[in-house]
Amino acid sequence: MACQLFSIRDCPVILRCPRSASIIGRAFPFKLKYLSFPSRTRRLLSPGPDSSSGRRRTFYRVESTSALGNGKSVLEDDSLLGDWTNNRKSEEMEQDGRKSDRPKNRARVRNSERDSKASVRNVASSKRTKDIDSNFLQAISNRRGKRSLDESRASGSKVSPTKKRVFNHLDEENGEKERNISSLPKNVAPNHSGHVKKETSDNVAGGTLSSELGSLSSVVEDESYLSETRFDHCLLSPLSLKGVKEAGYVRMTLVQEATLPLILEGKDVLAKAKTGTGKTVAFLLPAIEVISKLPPLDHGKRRPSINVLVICPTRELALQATAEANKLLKYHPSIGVQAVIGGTRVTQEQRHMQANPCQILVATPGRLKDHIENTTGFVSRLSGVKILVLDEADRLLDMGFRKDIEKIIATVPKQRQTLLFSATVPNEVRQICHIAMKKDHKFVSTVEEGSEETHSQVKQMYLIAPLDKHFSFLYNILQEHILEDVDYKVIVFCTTAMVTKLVADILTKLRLNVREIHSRKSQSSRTKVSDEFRKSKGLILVSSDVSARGVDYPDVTLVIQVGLPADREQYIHRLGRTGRKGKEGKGMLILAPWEKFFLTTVQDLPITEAPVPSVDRKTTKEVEQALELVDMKNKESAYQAWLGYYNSDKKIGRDKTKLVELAMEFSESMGLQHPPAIPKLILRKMGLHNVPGLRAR
Ligand SMILES: Nc1ncnc2c1ncn2[C@@H]1O[C@H](COP(=O)(O)OP(=O)(O)OP(=O)(O)O)[C@@H](O)[C@H]1O
Repeated sequence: MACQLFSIRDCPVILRCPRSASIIGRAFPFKLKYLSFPSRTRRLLSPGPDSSSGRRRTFYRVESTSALGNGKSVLEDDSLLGDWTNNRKSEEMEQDGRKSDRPKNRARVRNSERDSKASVRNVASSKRTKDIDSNFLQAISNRRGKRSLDESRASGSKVSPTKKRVFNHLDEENGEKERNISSLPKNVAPNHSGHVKKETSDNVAGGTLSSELGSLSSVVEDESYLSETRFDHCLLSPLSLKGVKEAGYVRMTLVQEATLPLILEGKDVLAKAKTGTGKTVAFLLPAIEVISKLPPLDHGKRRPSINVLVICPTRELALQATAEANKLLKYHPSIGVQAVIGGTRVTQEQRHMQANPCQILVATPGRLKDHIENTTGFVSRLSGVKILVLDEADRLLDMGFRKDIEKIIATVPKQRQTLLFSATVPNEVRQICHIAMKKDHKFVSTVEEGSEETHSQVKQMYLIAPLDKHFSFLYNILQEHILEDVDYKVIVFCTTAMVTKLVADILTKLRLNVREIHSRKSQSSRTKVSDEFRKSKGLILVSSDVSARGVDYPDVTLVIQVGLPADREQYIHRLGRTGRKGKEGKGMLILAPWEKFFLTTVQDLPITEAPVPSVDRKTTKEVEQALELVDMKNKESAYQAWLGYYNSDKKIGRDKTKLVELAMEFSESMGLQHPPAIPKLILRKMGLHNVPGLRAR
């Protein structure tokens, strides 16, 4: 498969990657009672190696990705790039009569060898600066707040960027995976190499996790997710430009810069870019451009065509993409966007689609299928689709959604453009993306080869503790974090909807400011909570995986994941709710000792072990009392859901006897002496009837 790296100078439309910029990180802790983590990082961009030109150099990867591996790289041809920019430029001049110089395009092809050398250099330099970091942090460990940051900057201390590293019954449209199950690992301790440190008696001595993670500053932002290309240099239609400006976007993000020319050229694109780096605008903006150039064929037609179909795996994400489209469409009065999602009234959606312009339809797969099967004239409207977008493509193409997606793909025209976007593109997705895309599609990645898929400004830690300690440790971490950051905004991810409910209940009883969101909530409650959390500070959102992907809550300070994430990708997406748009963030993964095997899947990520927190007697007592106050029904439901979730895990669900023992631990962690009884039918469905230790009813 052809793979090229490009360095493109003096080109107003092509993406830049951060490697070329020399980046100076500044770490800053608000509170470092216990530790030595760089808690705050500032990365300053400066001209890269070709600074003589005063421009940063751009590197990115475009692979010609024939599914059969025999395609050709698109941008190998400078002239193609030049043609695109020149065409766009003349179009713009025609549209608004502005004078414009013909852009100079000089593209230089770099090979992947150079890229990987650069990655190695990054890692090496990150290692060198580690010591400097801890000295620096030690020196300012007693200072807090912005004052400390200012002082540290004033002192001229140079610190590196935070160390660089990184059943299937699907409850559809809620992003939660209820999983089938399997083997309890004989030896749960992974062979930690790379960044995942082994647990030792030395490094797990008591400490305060929040301090370990450090504090954040809302003023610290890393701009390396942005390119140097301004939207107003990009020859977009004047109406789109007005919308972009009003949305507050000035420069394109890397993924926007990389994909815009390809999409406008009509290519199918599979794009991978880190979380929170503007993928939604990356597909919406060119889609709007395409629609705005379509002839107004549909005027007066009873059922006008849908031209762009965007599919999202969760309702929240679909609503968010719709809101983003509305922002961009502000000055395109004749183009309309609508969402069709589960949990709302189908008839209302039908009326809405009939009465209002709907060239862009954003949908969750189940509801879309419903409209395909039951809404009169809907299929004929879909025959106008020019662009199909799969947001969170890897999720949509996995087994849970695959059938629905295949049906939808069969309904839209073959002659269309397809765009697949995600922060994670596992190899399997590369293998199967031909289901949706043309063979000669382009693969664009703004994640440097050899670098992590997570953000370096997000501090990642894991904590291994027995289940009966999880609630008190969670409470402890939250208390510490709240004390340190008045603007705290935390998401606590739990394994299932009912476990989410339980954890939210416990934390509420502990008088923390908590909201819960999961599939068992009504859609109106989900939307209300989601909107509130988006706007708020000083709030904890306890969530199932409905919030794991794509949801853009600004300024999340900490993401805590309790229990085994569904997979590596889900870990990355959940973590990606913090550290968005270059902001700093922190992540904590809490696992039981028998869940430790998960760490092998993320050993290439910069995740380090946290010390076991020292929880005092008072905290333990408070948690016990809170547990006593939680409704027994919620505990029963959580127990059953917990059992179902781990039963579906390939490793843990394999040994049913051991699984039931672990479920007993979970039941005890809720303060129960006996595990709750489970309906016989459900036990049978889970393949757990007659397993000793379970109570049937
Ligand atoms: N060019 C831009 N300049 C500044 N902000 C931008 C730009 N483009 C998008 N944004 C903002 O960046 C934030 C993140 O965008 P978005 O949610 O699309 O990220 P994403 O890459 O899709 O993340 P995820 O992988 O989690 O889905 C949003 O608040 C969006 O409004």
